[in-house]
Amino acid sequence: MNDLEMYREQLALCDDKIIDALVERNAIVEKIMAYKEEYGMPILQPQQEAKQKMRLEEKLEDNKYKEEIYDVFRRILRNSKKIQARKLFDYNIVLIGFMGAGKTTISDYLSTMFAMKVVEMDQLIAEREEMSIPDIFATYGEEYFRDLETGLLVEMQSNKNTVISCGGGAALRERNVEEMKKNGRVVLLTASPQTIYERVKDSDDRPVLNGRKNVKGISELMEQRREKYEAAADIVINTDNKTVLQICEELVQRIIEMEE
Ligand SMILES: Nc1ncnc2c1ncn2[C@@H]1O[C@H](COP(=O)(O)OP(=O)(O)O)[C@@H](O)[C@H]1O
Ligand SMILES: O=C(O)C1=C[C@@H](OP(=O)(O)O)[C@@H](O)[C@H](O)C1
Ligand SMILES: [Mg+2]
Repeated sequence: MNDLEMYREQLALCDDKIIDALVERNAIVEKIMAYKEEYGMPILQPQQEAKQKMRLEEKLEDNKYKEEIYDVFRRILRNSKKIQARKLFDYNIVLIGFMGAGKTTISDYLSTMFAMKVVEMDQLIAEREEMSIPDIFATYGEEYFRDLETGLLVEMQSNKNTVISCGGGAALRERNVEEMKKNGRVVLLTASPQTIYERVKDSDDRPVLNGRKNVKGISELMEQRREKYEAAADIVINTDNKTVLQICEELVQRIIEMEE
């Protein structure tokens, strides 16, 4: 055997070791999940992720392949998160609720914590139509827009482990709710009119609130919609005075309870 063949054999042995280590690592990730569930501990522990990162940085400080190894670990972490998400739920999470309830914010955080794909329905529809949502309403009317929402909700049913952040009005159409339910769990985020007002008062991208961007106007529209939102929801989470982490943790725990 010449040197080249020998090196190639050594490389193959290295790959085997990496595979074994990854299998072992993934099994440990599953054990950690099971432990947290059994002892009712928080599933989301971002401080632990930060600790792990620091440990890795220290260990790789003088390593010649530092950047390349970091790159691999970023992927390992991403895949660990996917494994955790799959273990928790094997379907999509559909977020509904009033403007400013936090659908976009919570979707982004869930996506970070569980490496989930996010579909921001309004954004995707606007991209596909090459038109803003207010322009779609003005040009083709609300029915047309709701049909696009329905179509997208049907399309998403072939996905798994995706967070679907619905436009605030999506749950108002019964057919949309039917299609949401086929995607997975529907989570309603709520907040008081005062909280909503505080969250939306400085933004101009919610045409529905034009002319009623005050606590009274928000409260009235919220009352009009309440029944439909509640009828659509599998889980309701109030978000007043809660951090994004607290809300996501509550969401995960409620999903665990539902699956039991
Ligand atoms: N739990 C929260 N605590 C504080 N601010 C929040 C919270 N959730 C959302 N926000 C803020 O409120 C605003 C509206 O949130 P967003 O996620 O866009 O709502 P939605 O998508 O439901 O309309 C954003 O500026 C966001 O940063
Ligand atoms: O509640 C609504 O009717 C709407 C909510 C908006 O989304 P957000 O809830 O993300 O603000 C957007 O779809 C559109 O302005 C209409
Ligand atoms: Mg939004």
